[in-house]
Amino acid sequence: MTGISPNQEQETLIEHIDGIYLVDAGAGTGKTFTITHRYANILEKPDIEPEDILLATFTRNAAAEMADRIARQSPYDPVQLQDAPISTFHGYCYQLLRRYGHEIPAEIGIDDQIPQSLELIEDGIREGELFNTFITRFEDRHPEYEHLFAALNDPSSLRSLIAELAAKGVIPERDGWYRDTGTPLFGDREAFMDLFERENRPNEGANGPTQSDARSSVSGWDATEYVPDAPTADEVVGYPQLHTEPVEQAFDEDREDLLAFVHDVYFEYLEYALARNYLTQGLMLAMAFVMLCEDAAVREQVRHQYVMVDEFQDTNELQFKLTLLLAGENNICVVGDWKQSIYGFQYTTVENIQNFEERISRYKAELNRDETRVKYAVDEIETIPLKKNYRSTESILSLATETLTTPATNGESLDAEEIENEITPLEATSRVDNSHIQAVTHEDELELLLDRIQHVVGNEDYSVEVRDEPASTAEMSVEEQAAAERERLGAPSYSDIAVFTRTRSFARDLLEKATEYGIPIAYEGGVELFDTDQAKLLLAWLRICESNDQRGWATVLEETGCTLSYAREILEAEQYPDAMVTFRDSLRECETIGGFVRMVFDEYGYDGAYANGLLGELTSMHETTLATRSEAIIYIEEHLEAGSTVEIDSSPGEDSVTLQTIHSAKGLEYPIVFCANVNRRAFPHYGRPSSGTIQYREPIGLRQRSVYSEASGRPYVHSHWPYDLLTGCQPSEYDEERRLFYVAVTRAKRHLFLTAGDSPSPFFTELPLEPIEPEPSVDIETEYREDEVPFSITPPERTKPRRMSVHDIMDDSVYDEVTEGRGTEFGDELHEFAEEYARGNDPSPSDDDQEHVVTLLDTLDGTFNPEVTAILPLDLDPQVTLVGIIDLLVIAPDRIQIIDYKTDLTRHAEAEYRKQLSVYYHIAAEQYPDCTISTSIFYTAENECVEVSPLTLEELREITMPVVGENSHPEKI
Ligand SMILES: Nc1ncnc2c1ncn2[C@@H]1O[C@H](COP(=O)(O)OP(=O)(O)OP(=O)(O)O)[C@@H](O)[C@H]1O
Repeated sequence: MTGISPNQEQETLIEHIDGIYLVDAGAGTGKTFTITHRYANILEKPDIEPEDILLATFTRNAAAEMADRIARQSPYDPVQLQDAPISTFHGYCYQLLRRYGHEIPAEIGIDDQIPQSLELIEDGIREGELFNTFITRFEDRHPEYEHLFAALNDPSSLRSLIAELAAKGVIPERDGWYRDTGTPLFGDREAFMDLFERENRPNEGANGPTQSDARSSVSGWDATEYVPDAPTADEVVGYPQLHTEPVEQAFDEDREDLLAFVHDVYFEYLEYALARNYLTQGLMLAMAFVMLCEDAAVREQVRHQYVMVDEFQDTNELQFKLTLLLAGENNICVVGDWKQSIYGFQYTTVENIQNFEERISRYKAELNRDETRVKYAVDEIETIPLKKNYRSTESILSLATETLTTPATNGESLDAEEIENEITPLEATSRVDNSHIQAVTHEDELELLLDRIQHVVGNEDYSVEVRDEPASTAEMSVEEQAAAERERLGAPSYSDIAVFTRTRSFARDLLEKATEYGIPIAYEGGVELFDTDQAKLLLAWLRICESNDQRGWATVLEETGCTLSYAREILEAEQYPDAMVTFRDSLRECETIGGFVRMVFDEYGYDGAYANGLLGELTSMHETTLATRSEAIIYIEEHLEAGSTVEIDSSPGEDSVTLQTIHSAKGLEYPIVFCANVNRRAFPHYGRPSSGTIQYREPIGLRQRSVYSEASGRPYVHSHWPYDLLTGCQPSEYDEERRLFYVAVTRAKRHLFLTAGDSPSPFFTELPLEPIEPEPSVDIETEYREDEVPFSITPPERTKPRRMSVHDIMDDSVYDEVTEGRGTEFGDELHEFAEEYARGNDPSPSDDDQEHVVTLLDTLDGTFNPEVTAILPLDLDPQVTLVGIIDLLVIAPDRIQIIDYKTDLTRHAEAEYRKQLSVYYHIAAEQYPDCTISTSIFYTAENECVEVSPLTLEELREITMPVVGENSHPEKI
């Protein structure tokens, strides 16, 4: 037994085991603690055996941890609980199918059996390979779908679509959809029209109604982008709203072909997988569902007297229905927190917990439509609130609530009151609120983070619990409890700290930086191991040894630090440095891949976690160690392309900071939390729009984003206007990002830092915290060895070019006036918006200037390349390279347009901008000698595009010459 005794609400849940219980409670309220006690309590009842209780959890680790905790609280030991159904849904269904599912495929018209040896494939790469073989064959066998394949940019994206449909409970059978589960694919017209009506309501402006959100999303409607029968801008866009008729027409478009296609792909893939004795996670649940629906005897046999589901906010629709089928009586308890639902990308649905009452009745009715499968009543649901938080201080808890009402973009408006009404306020049990909650920013955020970590470690101001809690504090007065808590506090060490990031790449950068300074950080979770410098170097040497590959040589030359131009010379002459050639020759003699990897890493002095991880991956690639170099190349390339992640052990010792993504921090707690990289685009994460051409979205159902057509006289893949219009009428969804923010903040027990670089996101700026900007100065913790560059190359004597920014040749004072009244932030936001829009994401304009950008971009023809780095070498003494960023480069077959956005309210600075644009002009002229090149300034306030005639190279040289030396830095490659 643990020393903690449950509070009254927890006790109620533990003691009341019969009936349906919903616990939707905040972070740190002891949900997991309570559910394990409840399980142990049920086990104590006479005649109850472990197999009578199903406890479903979200991950295998969580299941193991639960079994362990239960064992500590019950008369059963871990071995006895080994076979108890404490499991993930997938693991559980896998066992069920292998045991009882042999005949099930016939139920959906597949002439095959599920064998004992059925394999559950969880490795994305392997499944991807199998799926690609399948889809290539499918394409050959189904010429009738040629037009749909022609519009698909990536047929392998259909794999994710199938996973998504399975999670929704959509299951195909030979002729149609099993038990009408395909209905959601048609979309829900009524729900969509309700949504549209809301989004199309004019907004309230100071001088009367302004355009609706739906209108602002599609205000740049341009019928020429679509097939010729698309409605025109006049037909779609009215003022202040969109016209309803084309929206209805879009919803009602004929999708018979698309639905048939998706059905056939899905069904035949199931057939294909079953014929090869494997299923994926999603297909596994789908087949188990069919089995439990069809086979009453199995259903009766496997049903459990008690069913409990932890982390219910991260279940999908199919799992909810499985829960009902697996419960023999209405003894169901689901536990979760809607505010921590963060796995939407794995097709989970927060509505399972938010609309629990409605869903349980609806699902029961669906399941019982033709036969009574769910025999028990579901209309009495007991909700138990858990209000006491055992983790965090009052200050942390109140900030946590704010995260859920923080706008994710500058234009986003939220109904804070409505959201707050959904949140049960939590009461901190901590009696000493010594929390430091700080928002800190610096342009070098990695240094800042390490500096702050060093600042905190050993610092009494950031005290955390360092001594154990006394056996019981229940009998003490509040003052005594506070005094006892204070007694337990002391200066923190590294292991009290966790750093969370939204993306893995930032975590990886931080890990590398920390290693440089000798600061102990342990990364927990998967890393994109094949995208590390170590993997790239290894790949380069493999390629060199295999085929003297130039890409390989370029990488290893770059690694030496030699200049780009000198590396180019070496590559052109193929005169590689002798030391490298000798090394290549000895590598070629290596007989095993393991030996090869070791030799490369030894040469470069790589012996950290990534090097070991790669060595492990490559040596276990095949059962034997006889994999060839070319197999290793393919292996790395495939994993690099798939962005595969590998768990690595990077622990530098017990006292180290934990570094992990927010997703993997779920369920954990730390005294001090750094929520890092709270920057624009990173958090909230803009993400790329899903790459699939065929998309499923609620409530519009299955849709095509692009279509193949020859209607305009030539074969062409057009954007599909109904998709653009329908999605434009739906609000952007940032709720899950806010919930992630909530998860990150609520992991903190005492102190919390938000950190950002030079472009903090609204999650950083909109919270009621006063950001501070400490100047980082990180100390080197232990002696660390600066990796020696193994191959040093001395380039021939020459003067290095001076690298200057285009802004160095402009008169700085123009910017002072530019920003007057509108602020640099305004300009930054506009540029960011324009970049997003040009990338084809669909940001909503939040002011007139952004609207103007939309109008401009919608009228331009060609491929958009936003934010292009441009480098112009100028023949001067010393030689100079001018570097700048082109806001937008539009490439059409015979024409290049260079556009620079300016938010100025006047045109006073045009002469200075002309210098900047002239640099871009000459770069483009060299790159695209056969094209007409135009350079324009787009004044966003005026909505005016002004063409600027470029200066000659000679004029640029004259302007640059006097400033060389003042502002220059040697070129860094
Ligand atoms: N009654 C109690 N008395 C003292 N401590 C408790 C009590 N209940 C739970 N705790 C402690 O509170 C912390 C949070 O518990 P637990 O992880 O079960 O919460 P949770 O609700 O599952 O959290 P989250 O949803 O944030 O992951 C743990 O350290 C746990 O031991």
